[in-house]
Amino acid sequence: MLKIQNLAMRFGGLLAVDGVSLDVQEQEIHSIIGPNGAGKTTVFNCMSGFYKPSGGKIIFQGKEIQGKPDYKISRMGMVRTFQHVRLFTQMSVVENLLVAQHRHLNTNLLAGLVKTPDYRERERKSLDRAAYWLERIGMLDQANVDAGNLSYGQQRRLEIARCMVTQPQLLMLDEPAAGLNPAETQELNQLIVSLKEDYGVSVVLIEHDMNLVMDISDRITVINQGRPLASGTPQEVRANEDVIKAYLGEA
Ligand SMILES: Nc1ncnc2c1ncn2[C@@H]1O[C@H](COP(=O)(O)OP(=O)(O)OP(=O)(O)O)[C@@H](O)[C@H]1O
Repeated sequence: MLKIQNLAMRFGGLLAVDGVSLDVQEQEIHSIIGPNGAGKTTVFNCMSGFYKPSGGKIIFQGKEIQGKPDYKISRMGMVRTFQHVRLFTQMSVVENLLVAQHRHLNTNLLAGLVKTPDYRERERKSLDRAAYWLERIGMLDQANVDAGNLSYGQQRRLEIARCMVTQPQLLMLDEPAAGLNPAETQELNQLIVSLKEDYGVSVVLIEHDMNLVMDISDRITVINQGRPLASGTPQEVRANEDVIKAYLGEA
């Protein structure tokens, strides 16, 4: 469903991403790993339309999307979370989920002012979806709490719910386990697997927690200093000599 071919991203004299390719299948968890500064987030920023790549192609559902703006890419069904949580902290939990859907649907201002039947129907569906996902992440009783007052683990889960209410086909998660305790990481593990198995979503995951990555990934792509280093199943990647050297700092 997603193919990245020979992606390159240059910042002045620095080639932060150089020749990275990725092939993500339907209903697959595909992780991107690599040492700090390897270029993982830059790949995400190119995929999600935050950066216009200097070279290469990104093809989603048969359409070239490199260089398209982020809102168009998310409306096509590819949505992301960020390394640092980006919720509206002074809005309630449920409001965060409603705003995400408004932005996604490009709601017509006039229809909203007049409250046409069609608008009301969409509002009702948005609220149903928000309630569904709050239940799903175990936070229905926090619906009216300000997002800024949630624990870090809850904020991380809410970010995922905020993506899921827009009904994506592909979800990009940037270090979702960062800052979580072991119990929260375990909950996250189950949630990500369920997104794939129960909702048919493909997940592209950037993560430093190797236990999580090895446990849930169908396939892993390793990048090092912007360049592709290895790709394969968790077993293949774990046994790869180049990967072992890069992680031990010998490469
Ligand atoms: N907007 C930018 N302008 C200039 N350089 C950048 C920019 N974004 C990233 N870089 C550089 O590109 C390289 C790759 O950074 P990137 O954040 O993609 O790495 P990463 O693999 O995600 O790292 P980490 O695991 O630490 O998050 C780094 O050298 C970084 O300093």
